[in-house]
Amino acid sequence: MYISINHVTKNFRGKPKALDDVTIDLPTGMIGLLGSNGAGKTTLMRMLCGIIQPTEGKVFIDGQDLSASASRRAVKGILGYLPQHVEPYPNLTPLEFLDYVGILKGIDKRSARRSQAEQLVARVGLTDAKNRRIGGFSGGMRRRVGIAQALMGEPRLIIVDEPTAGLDPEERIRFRTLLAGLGAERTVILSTHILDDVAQTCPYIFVLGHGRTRYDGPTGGLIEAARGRTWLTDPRSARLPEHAAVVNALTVPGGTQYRIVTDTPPDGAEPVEPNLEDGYMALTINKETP
Ligand SMILES: Nc1ncnc2c1ncn2[C@@H]1O[C@H](COP(=O)(O)OP(=O)(O)OP(=O)(O)O)[C@@H](O)[C@H]1O
Repeated sequence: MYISINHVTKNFRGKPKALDDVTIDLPTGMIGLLGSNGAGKTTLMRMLCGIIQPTEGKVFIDGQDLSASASRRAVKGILGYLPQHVEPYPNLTPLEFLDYVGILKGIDKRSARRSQAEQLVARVGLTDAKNRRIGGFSGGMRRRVGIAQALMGEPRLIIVDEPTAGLDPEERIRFRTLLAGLGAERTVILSTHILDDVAQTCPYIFVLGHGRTRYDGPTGGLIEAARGRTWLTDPRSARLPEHAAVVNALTVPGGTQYRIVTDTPPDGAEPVEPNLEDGYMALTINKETP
């Protein structure tokens, strides 16, 4: 799977550019798509799905230029999309819903739809609930039905928009493990605000900020961007430097200890090993942001 995004810009009337001259080649495997609210992540994912088109620039998937409608149709055949807000029909069971999705995806043979649906409910851990109505499911179970529908038709490209938001920790870990298992054989683009999910599953990251590329490369590279710039402050000192990004704060005996990313640490601060949160925050103190 080869995805190439070339100088893509997207304008929505009366708004700042949702995407502003984005160029990137995405590798096969599990890719984390990060960025603050309104950064352009959903716009980019909808573009990759062929739902919306760039104002300028081009998107290629496996060499197919998505500006041609024939290419968009071809790509739909290899695509599974789990949008941010998807509510599977509450009156259907998972098997009935997957059968319906299979029809929409053009799987004509009933027996083929049935066997794929059975395999997928097992894969997402819903075998015991496969004949129960979705309306009675928990949020996590509904998300699992959502990912199962995205996997109908055995897509090679899977795009998921904030799939773990609102899930309890157990269900979140289960869900991201499921996604990581898929990324071994396919390209999975995971958009999320939960950096830990990305740190645990995505070897490659793409970060958007105000519609522009902020980082594009291995996850380890973003962590390295915070090396030598991540500090724990002395709890006795109240002063924080002006250009510090605060990653977290902990109340400890004697005051508050801040974890900060900065090039100018305050007196008494101790350097610490950076993680992905620190790397992400390091981008915010690089001052090229508009
Ligand atoms: N259909 C649309 N019509 C008008 N403006 C839009 C439309 N879709 C997105 N936008 C605008 O484009 C910008 C980027 O939005 P987008 O939803 O892509 O961001 P995002 O990174 O997915 O944000 P979030 O993390 O909040 O989901 C925002 O300013 C948004 O208001």
